[in-house]
Amino acid sequence: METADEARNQGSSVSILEKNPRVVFVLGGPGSGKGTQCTNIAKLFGYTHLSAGDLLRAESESDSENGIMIKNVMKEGKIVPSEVTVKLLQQAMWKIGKDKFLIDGFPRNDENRAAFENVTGIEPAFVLYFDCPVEEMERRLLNRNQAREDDKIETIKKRFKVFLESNPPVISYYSEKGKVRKIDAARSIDQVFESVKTIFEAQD
Ligand SMILES: Nc1ncnc2c1ncn2[C@@H]1O[C@H](COP(=O)(O)OP(=O)(O)OP(=O)(O)O)[C@@H](O)[C@H]1O
Ligand SMILES: Nc1ccn([C@@H]2O[C@H](COP(=O)(O)O)[C@@H](O)[C@H]2O)c(=O)n1
Repeated sequence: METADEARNQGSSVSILEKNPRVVFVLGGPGSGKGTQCTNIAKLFGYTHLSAGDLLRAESESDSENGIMIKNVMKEGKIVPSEVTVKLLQQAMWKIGKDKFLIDGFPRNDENRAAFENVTGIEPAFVLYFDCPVEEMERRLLNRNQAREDDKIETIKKRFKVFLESNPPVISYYSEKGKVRKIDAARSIDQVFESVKTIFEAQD
């Protein structure tokens, strides 16, 4: 995986990142409402919404050499190696060429976080963290009806376990930098969005 410096030297496709885009990471457990809120934020505040999970799903359906590996990892509710996910995010940011991104579902663990920083040299402006009890997230996922392979109860349980183990170090890291904006995500979609709006109005 090339670093930001190596990429610059090779005139590579990451040159868009030299524009230093504004990045907000959107975190929270499976079903906490990240995607729902990102759609609203993108509309109101002019961000481009990139979902790491959606990029991985699309890659797993393509002829890519990593397709089968990604499918298997997702089915187990585990985390795909960072180099794969960071490359997909980097390529998407380059192709889209905008300067304000919401990155949904990333970084999932400390390895994701360090890889993104190392490769892109980008620090997030802040981290939006949707805090929601597991019981509520489970109810939402079981009602989601998007025919997602990983919304079966066996995989949902595995995703919760991975989230509960891997998310705290990421939140601690950004908390120490004063970058975490935690939101009570157990309320209605509109109530959550009211809190989200307050944060973006203060930050943008
Ligand atoms: N505040 C809320 N109250 C009730 N239902 C919600 C709320 N927010 C989202 N939902 C519903 O819960 C389901 C999961 O929401 P969403 O897809 O936004 O979660 P997510 O955090 O992006 O999940 P994942 O990480 O699995 O992609 C969807 O069916 C959505 O309509
Ligand atoms: N940084 C990430 C993000 C996601 N994954 C894998 O995708 C699955 C679905 O993610 P959602 O955000 O859409 O829920 C997730 O369970 C992981 O298997 C990943 O590996 N790394």
